[in-house]
Amino acid sequence: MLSDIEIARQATLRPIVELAQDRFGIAPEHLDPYGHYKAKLSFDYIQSLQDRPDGKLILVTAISPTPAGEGKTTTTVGLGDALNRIGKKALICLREPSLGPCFGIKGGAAGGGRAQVVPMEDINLHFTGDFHAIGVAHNLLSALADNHIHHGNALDLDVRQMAWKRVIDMNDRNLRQIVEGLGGRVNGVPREDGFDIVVASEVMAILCLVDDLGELKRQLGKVLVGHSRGGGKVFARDLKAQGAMAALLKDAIRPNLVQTLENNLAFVHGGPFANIAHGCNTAIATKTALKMADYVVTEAGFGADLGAEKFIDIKCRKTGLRPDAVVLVATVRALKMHGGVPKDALQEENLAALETGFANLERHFRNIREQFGLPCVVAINHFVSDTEAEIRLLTEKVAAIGGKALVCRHWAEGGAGAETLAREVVNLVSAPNQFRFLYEDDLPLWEKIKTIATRLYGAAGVSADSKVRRQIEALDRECRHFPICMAKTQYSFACDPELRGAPTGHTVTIREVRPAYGAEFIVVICGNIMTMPGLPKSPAAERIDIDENGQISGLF
Ligand SMILES: Nc1ncnc2c1ncn2[C@@H]1O[C@H](COP(=O)(O)OP(=O)(O)O)[C@@H](O)[C@H]1O
Ligand SMILES: O=COP(=O)(O)O
Ligand SMILES: [Mg+2]
Repeated sequence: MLSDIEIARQATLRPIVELAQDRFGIAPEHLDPYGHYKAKLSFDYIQSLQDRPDGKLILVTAISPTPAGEGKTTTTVGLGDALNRIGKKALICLREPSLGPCFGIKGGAAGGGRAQVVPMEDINLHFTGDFHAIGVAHNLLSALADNHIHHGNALDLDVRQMAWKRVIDMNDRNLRQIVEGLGGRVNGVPREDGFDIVVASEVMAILCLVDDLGELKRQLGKVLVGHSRGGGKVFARDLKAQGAMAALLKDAIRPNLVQTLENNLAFVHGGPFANIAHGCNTAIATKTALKMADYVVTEAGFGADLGAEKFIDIKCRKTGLRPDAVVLVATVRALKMHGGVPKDALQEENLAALETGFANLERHFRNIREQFGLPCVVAINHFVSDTEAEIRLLTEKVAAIGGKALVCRHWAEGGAGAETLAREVVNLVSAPNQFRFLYEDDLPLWEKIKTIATRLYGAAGVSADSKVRRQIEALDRECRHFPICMAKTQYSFACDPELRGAPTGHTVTIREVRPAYGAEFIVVICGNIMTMPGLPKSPAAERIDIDENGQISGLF
């Protein structure tokens, strides 16, 4: 099989303006092309759709993944292509890739095999500049805050209690904790600071949850910068930052359109990770797609304990969106890993490990059905190393818990490999749907965290030191109605990434809480998760190259 980038390069792409007009009747004046194959949609066009009925919304989630990922994005693309192949008017909504994993371990996020969005090099690298704009808007606030301190600090900001770090779209552990402002008076006021990765920025979260520029600016103004020495709060609006920040996001807020290898239109917009942020693409793209198509397939990051939970308890709660069906992506390889097989032996048949690791799928499946009340189908994302016996066993075990598992071959065959899944999803969106949040708005914050930990993660309880407990109690008095954005490892239901399968009785340890007054949720940082990831010993960047003709290799 050719590599992802080789497949993508062989594709015959249609000019995006022509494709959008041909398939959805979008007039050229409503599209700002970024080259021939990427474009941003106009708000005028988005507004013109408001009276249309919504299509059906399908959420693609997954079991707890291996470091490579189990194929949510790939399956979202494959399912979208398959729905179009069986005559349905379908769109997909993906998140934009971050350069962190692109040059780190996981690689890009444009799908894989014959189920990709293209042009994958552009999408995986600078795309339409949204992440750069988000990073600059975020760091402008940092610069304004330090500049305010340098020029007399009228707001009495306490440099030891700053709440706003800087960001960069890169995995760079050396930037987690830094000292800045060195070199004397001309260089500002020395203080400790640090960087998060752009996809963990609250600016990203706000951009992904608002409906328009006005709301974006209002919410940016609410962002907490830090505390004064008198104990008061200092917000972005106190530094008059929100206007300039929103100006920098003038284009980033408009959704991006690209196409799949099978020339089906696709939205790719916004990109928070699901282990350290809420993990969902923008509300603007999802809502717009629902006005344009009869079926919209969208993904939420990592496993259902992270992306799907936050899709429901944060994105749906804030936007009014409701999934009509859920596709739970599972792979034989990941389940064998959950059954104790080391990463370098996942290619070998191992029915016993698959049987044991199945517990991870079962818990995610039961959570989707019983905790969130949603109809769910299991998509077995077929890998060439999967054996007939493994597929048979997995299919039987899903049936034994009342589910249906379909083998999907979209990675190897494109949309044709997911037509069975497409037909099942068309039925599933009309199945009984008792959608519910995991918790109500007025539940105390600590109880919300405990609910997530015990009912989804199988934990016995939650722990935090007295300082964090007091902080949560204070936040509860102030913003109890905010939902929780859990930040924890994607590899386990527990805080310990090595606790595979479906651990029970563990304790979720809260290390830190960060109120996001602009995004209007509380980030709860658990275990050792980092909001600035590091690079592995042998990063993917070492295998990425470009020749004298500008042909990139090694991107995947
Ligand atoms: N069936 C498959 N066979 C081989 N590789 C696959 C398959 N499905 C996905 N991949 C690859 O696995 C990686 C993760 O896929 P992706 O769709 O990004 O997962 P997720 O969105 O769940 O993180 C990508 O490099 C992709 O090309
Ligand atoms: O936030 C993580 O997203 P993926 O699971 O698609 O890598
Ligand atoms: Mg993905």
